[in-house]
Amino acid sequence: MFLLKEVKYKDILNIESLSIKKHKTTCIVGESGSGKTTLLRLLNKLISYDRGEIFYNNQPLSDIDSIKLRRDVVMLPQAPAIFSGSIKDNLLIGLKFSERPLASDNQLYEVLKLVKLNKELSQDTEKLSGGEKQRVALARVILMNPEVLLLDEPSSALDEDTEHIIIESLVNYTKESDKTLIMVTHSKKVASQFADEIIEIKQGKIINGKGV
Ligand SMILES: Nc1ncnc2c1ncn2[C@@H]1O[C@H](COP(=O)(O)OP(=O)(O)OP(=O)(O)O)[C@@H](O)[C@H]1O
Repeated sequence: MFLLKEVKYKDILNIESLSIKKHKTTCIVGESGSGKTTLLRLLNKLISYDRGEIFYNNQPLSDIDSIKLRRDVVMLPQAPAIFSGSIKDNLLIGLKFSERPLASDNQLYEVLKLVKLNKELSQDTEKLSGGEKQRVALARVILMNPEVLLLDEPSSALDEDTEHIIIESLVNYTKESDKTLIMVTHSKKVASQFADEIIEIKQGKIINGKGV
């Protein structure tokens, strides 16, 4: 799915070779500041590498239009924006921005079920907890139905039990729908339990990974 060859980004990332497989769950782990978010941003073409090449389905990213790529590859940032308004407004905003067809209320409730958020669509987001907001943002990305989900610490605001339930649900969903999940996580436990592949980054270099 993704293949990286001698990719260098500033002094932050230096990757000789890395492959990330289609239809698998890949977890990226490593200490704070090691370059995990930077790697996700490169894969989504939010930033451009200085040297080397990244291939997406055998095509160099430099040849793929960013907007087109981001229809297939959607990133959930570490601190996603939640807007004032209802849960429904917040779920639909991703679809509106990317000019995708809007979803029915039933579809919206389905995706809330997937992230285990038992709330009314009409509820104001200002009254949600940090972990609940994080799940609204996750639901928003899932609703966009991309081929590849790039998730940056999607469960950082959750307690361990809730984290486990939601990641399990997410991994099952991506497997059932033949999607590719690439997820940065602080939790080695989550990585060892759910990942098909683990990539470990240290000071911008891949030091260990079944994905290498
Ligand atoms: N645009 C930028 N310009 C310069 N330095 C940057 C830029 N973005 C990130 N950095 C630096 O690059 C390094 C890697 O950052 P990155 O956000 O990828 O780390 P991370 O592994 O995701 O960290 P964390 O787990 O804390 O989120 C850090 O030292 C950071 O300060």
